[in-house]
Amino acid sequence: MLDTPCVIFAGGRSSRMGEDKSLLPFGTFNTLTEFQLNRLSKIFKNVYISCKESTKFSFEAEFIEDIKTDYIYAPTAGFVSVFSFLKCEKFFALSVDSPFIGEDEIKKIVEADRADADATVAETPRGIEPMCGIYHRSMEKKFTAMLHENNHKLGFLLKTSNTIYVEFRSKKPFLNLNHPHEYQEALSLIV
Ligand SMILES: Nc1nc2c(ncn2[C@@H]2O[C@H](COP(=O)(O)OP(=O)(O)OP(=O)(O)O)[C@@H](O)[C@H]2O)c(=O)[nH]1
Ligand SMILES: [Mg+2]
Repeated sequence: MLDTPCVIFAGGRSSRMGEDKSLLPFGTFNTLTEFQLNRLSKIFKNVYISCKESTKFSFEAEFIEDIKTDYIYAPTAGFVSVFSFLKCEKFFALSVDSPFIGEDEIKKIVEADRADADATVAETPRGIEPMCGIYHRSMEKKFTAMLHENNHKLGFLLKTSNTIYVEFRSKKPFLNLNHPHEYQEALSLIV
């Protein structure tokens, strides 16, 4: 089991999906979030869920709600709250809509990480995957500044930080459920 806490980001607007993707049924679970929580709890000792309002979920878990000051929909809001809530030096960020990122990918990233890095994230033939990787506390101030400037470009943040990119040859495990057809594809892959 990994000591680094894992945070599932599940507070987005799901505008492309057309309905809250974190609440979509998945596998044998009532929601994609519970599917993720269940499998990630077998890899990480501690798993948290980053969201706007925990009341949207009808199950028990460790929720970290976004700060209420600006109602901005972007993971940046979640990152700022997570850094303030968790007192740890680093955490593993994963988006709720990537159900196929498994233990092999996670371990490869954890092993590549170094104490002097600001972040260690996955990179696939599609590009960098900012919502799959480790963020260190050295990033906290930058996230706070981004939130205040209403700038949510994680790619730019990573490019201008001491980031380790962990290369993956296949983009398959990184399938993101942004559109309804991707949700249908994912459903067909888990049966
Ligand atoms: N905590 C938190 N998470 C967020 C927020 N906005 C996006 N996320 C999460 O960040 C991850 C990547 O975001 P997207 O895949 O673009 O999801 P989304 O923003 O809900 O979807 P779109 O509206 O279609 O862009 C997803 O897991 C989202 O749940 C937010 O304001 N707060
Ligand atoms: Mg989005």
